[in-house]
Amino acid sequence: MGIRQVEDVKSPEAALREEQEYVTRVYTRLDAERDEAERTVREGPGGTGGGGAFQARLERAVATDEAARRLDRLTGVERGLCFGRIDHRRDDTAPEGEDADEAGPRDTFYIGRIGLRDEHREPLLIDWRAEAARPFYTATPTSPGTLARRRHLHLRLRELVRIDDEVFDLDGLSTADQSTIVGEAALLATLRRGRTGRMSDVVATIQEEQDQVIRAGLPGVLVVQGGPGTGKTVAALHRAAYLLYTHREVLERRGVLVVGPNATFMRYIEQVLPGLGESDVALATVGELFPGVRATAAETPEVAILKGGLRMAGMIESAVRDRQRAPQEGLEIENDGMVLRVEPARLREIRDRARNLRASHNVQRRLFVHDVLQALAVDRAEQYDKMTDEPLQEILRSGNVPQWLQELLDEAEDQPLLDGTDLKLAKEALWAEPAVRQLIDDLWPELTPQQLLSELFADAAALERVGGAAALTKAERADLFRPADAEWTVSDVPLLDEAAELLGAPDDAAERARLRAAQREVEAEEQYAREVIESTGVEQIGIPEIDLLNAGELAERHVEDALELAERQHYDGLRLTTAQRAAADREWAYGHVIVDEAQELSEMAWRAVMRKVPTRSLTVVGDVAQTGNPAGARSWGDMLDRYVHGRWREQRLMVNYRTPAAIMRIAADVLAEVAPEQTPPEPVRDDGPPPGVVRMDAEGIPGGLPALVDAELIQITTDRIGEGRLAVIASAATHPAVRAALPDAEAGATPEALDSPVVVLTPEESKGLEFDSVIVVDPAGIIDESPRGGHDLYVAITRATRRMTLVQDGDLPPMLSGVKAQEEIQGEPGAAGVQSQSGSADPEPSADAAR
Ligand SMILES: Nc1ncnc2c1ncn2[C@@H]1O[C@H](COP(=O)(O)OP(=O)(O)OP(=O)(O)O)[C@@H](O)[C@H]1O
Repeated sequence: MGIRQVEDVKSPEAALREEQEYVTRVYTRLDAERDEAERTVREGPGGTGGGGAFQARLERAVATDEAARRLDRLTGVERGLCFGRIDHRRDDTAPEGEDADEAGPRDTFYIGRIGLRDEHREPLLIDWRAEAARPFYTATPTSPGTLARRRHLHLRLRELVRIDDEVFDLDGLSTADQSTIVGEAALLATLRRGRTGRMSDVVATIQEEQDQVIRAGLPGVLVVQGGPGTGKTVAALHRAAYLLYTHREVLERRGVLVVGPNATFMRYIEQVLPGLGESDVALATVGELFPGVRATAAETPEVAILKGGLRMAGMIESAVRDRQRAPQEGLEIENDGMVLRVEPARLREIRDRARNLRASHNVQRRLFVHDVLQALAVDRAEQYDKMTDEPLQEILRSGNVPQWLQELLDEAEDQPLLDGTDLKLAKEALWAEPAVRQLIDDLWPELTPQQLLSELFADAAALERVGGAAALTKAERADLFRPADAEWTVSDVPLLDEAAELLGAPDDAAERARLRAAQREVEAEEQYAREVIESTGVEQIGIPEIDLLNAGELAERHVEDALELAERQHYDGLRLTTAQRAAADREWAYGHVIVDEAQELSEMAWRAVMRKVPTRSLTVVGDVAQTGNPAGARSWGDMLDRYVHGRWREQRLMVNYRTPAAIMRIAADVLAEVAPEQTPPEPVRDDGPPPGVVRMDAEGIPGGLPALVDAELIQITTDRIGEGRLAVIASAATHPAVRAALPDAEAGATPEALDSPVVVLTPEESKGLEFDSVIVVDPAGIIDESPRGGHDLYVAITRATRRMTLVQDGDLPPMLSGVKAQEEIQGEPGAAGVQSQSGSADPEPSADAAR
């Protein structure tokens, strides 16, 4: 590691001026492309003069849609559009590969968020994802490849404010270029910025180990394991953008899904992809994976563990079978003055025949309904037959049988009791009887996943039956019991998905018929329009002008109708982006799925996620040392092997870009306790004061908290940081008191929390987020409350980018003893309520770990 800083600045102003000119050219081009896209969108499919052949207008509709997408992309990339430049050694030619042509045979390339060409189609800006841009990310002082220099361009709006150079080969630069070397390490400058409450992209400073993650191939499962702050999230999001760029054909159609831990986190990262020119990626928490259900309720860790475990799959399967009944007494119903019956053995046969059909419950039900109705219809026919048979038998016994009757009897001998038409009519008549329907519904109801689960959880007897079959203990069955109208929890969502898989869609025959009819209507209109146009061509038929006019109008009208219908359909489809359509469709198969904080997913959640990506093209991002969910992962193999049988590859990120070294030393002690097998990541930053400790007051409530928060806010908003964010991460026990002490602070994992300068969170809610200053209240309580010991504490103390303070009643837990040691080193007495944290200016950051 170690970036070579070049201080030999000869003419920074000249370099700035020159580069500003180029940057201005790039923005002018962006504006021109935006204007063009905007015009196409404004004009719409009917824009350029109206009329025209059907095909041409449809093509224009598609072009409009494409322009709308492009406009979206061009709009997102305004900030920091052009951020880099690479100069290859003068004796080297442009890199080979698919983009070499795009780059042209030159030795200087400008790198940006998207690719742009000038009015002569010459490349002006190389997309950061293109192969030609790769040296920008991979060159290091020890292996610079063909690069002589990497230059970072720092923009404020459209103005170039600074240039940072890393020179790999001074001799490889021209004399003119040698005189324009300026700069400071771009990475550290980026890291030292104050936090804004939103994650920003790091496209200008991606590091080599991250670049490998980002550009890894699409197929298969890539696990990115890395400690806190190693850029897992940010690398995963850049990977989404990279994959969409390199495999746009497939992924734009099938979509990319990013699964994250909670709604606050999703909001935290939502700006990153649009900033990289991608606005079409679906973002969802596990609680949002089932369309139409919002998981709002909380539940105890015991129930979350239970619902997250694989036994639930067996339980749901039993729950579905439990709704397919064949009572011991068989079936009996009064109808039309008779009692119709299906005998127990026959009913069981019917149920088993339906179960054996390789289909879902709701589809099997159709066969069940059919067979039961048939059995009832036959029973009715037999009873009628018997009724008429009695007087007939008497006549036969009398021996006085008229000739016509004998003939009828002979004829009927070979006839079935009911022919096809009779049977159909009889079944329809029975199905029209509400009592019959009710009876069949009781035996084999049509079910939605929501019905199945809410009715199961509210039915102690059913839980008893079903839970027993899935080897649930009595206590576990009791844990699942709850009222039928209870709100859904996050761990219910994978269960709903599991149920949906077994139940299948409700019988939507009517809806399907409607859709088919609508489709036929469009096709017929199109066909007719074509025929009319073909048959009314002036050259083709010499009919009187008046007729021609009528035919032309007629054709025009039908073309309009067909187009309107087609365009409506087209737009109904396209107005929704791929991401939106995918999010509304439970069965959507994504082209790639990225799971962030993946260690938090339960076994049942993995089943739901895997269903969404049948190709098993996934990026799994997380840190098993941060697993807070007791139903979450302890090792990647545990979770993934059953789906891909060991065929997953792991990439480790080892550098921490967030947490300063002083805080990381404390975190390393905690890690040694909670996950000794994990290596703490190496911090890049060395710029914050050591963590401090503050004692709680006598009531166990941090009465001095507001003052501490105010002091911290002053620290982080002055001293070259500007904007700043602070989080108070508290144990559940102290949470209410902390909230009461800080009435103006936002609390909880709400999206608004990110916009507030001060937010109160639980360790769980802070997952994936970061703040300039973090105050951890009651670390001992956090350890005690955490189902997995110190894992939650590890998360809490690694959220700070700059300053951390611990607030504790009494002694700190032994794993935090390093904090005291620092107190002693500093020689500042830690009087009650007085922090030991230094407010002095930061030492100069070191770049040593940056590469
Ligand atoms: N190459 C980089 N250039 C600049 N900043 C970076 C780089 N890599 C990571 N960062 C910054 O480091 C911080 C941590 O990144 P990120 O949140 O992606 O880490 P993480 O591994 O997901 O952390 P955690 O596991 O704690 O959630 C972010 O502010 C991110 O912008």
